[in-house]
Amino acid sequence: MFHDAHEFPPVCLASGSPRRRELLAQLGVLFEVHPVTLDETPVAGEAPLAYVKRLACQKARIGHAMFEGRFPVVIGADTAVIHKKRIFGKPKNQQEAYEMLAALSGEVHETYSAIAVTGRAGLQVAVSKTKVKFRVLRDEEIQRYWQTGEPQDKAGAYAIQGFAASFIQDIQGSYSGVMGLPLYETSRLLNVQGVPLWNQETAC
Ligand SMILES: Cc1cn([C@H]2C[C@H](O)[C@@H](COP(=O)(O)OP(=O)(O)OP(=O)(O)O)O2)c(=O)[nH]c1=O
Repeated sequence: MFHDAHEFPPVCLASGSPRRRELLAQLGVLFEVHPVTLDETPVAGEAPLAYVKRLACQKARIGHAMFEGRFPVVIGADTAVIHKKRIFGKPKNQQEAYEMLAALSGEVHETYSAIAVTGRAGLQVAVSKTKVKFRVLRDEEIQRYWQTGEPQDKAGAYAIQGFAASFIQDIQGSYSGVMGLPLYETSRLLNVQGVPLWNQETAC
């Protein structure tokens, strides 16, 4: 049994996302980053909720299998933008980013972020859903936004924490969830696994 942050081994964040790293540090968790890779193509007919849960669980399970023993707790996460039942992941190219942003322009969409944590309490998963309302985007604005480099590695081809903040008229839900790691759900699942939070040495 561990009693404080100094006795608890680091958590493994099985993610290559710099946003997830930044957000987890905000909780004051001692952690190491070990990205895992997997095919993120949705299964034919897969519902968005099932899709984000499946990927988050796979990332956590792969991390757990790779480092078993070294990390008692492993975190996996996945974020997708959902518009009219379609799943928007990270755009493969400029054309795909254009199509995503043109579809989101002037509309309300949802962002789903799943977090999965393995540990002594087994595999636990939670999903945060957020409604996001975009203002109307002009064509030339979408083209110019691509040139900023922001859309390339973001679900739905935008970053709420970046220039795309100016696209967002309204949000109902979790800002950290849209950015990639819902901190309310993350802290809850880490508590269940006995992970100490608010360690001031790891906080940004
Ligand atoms: C919608 C949105 C997504 N994103 C990011 C978060 C995620 O990094 C990314 C969604 O892709 P993911 O496949 O969820 O994550 P990833 O490939 O970046 O990292 P890993 O699988 O290794 O954990 O989009 C933002 O940074 N801001 C936003 O506003």
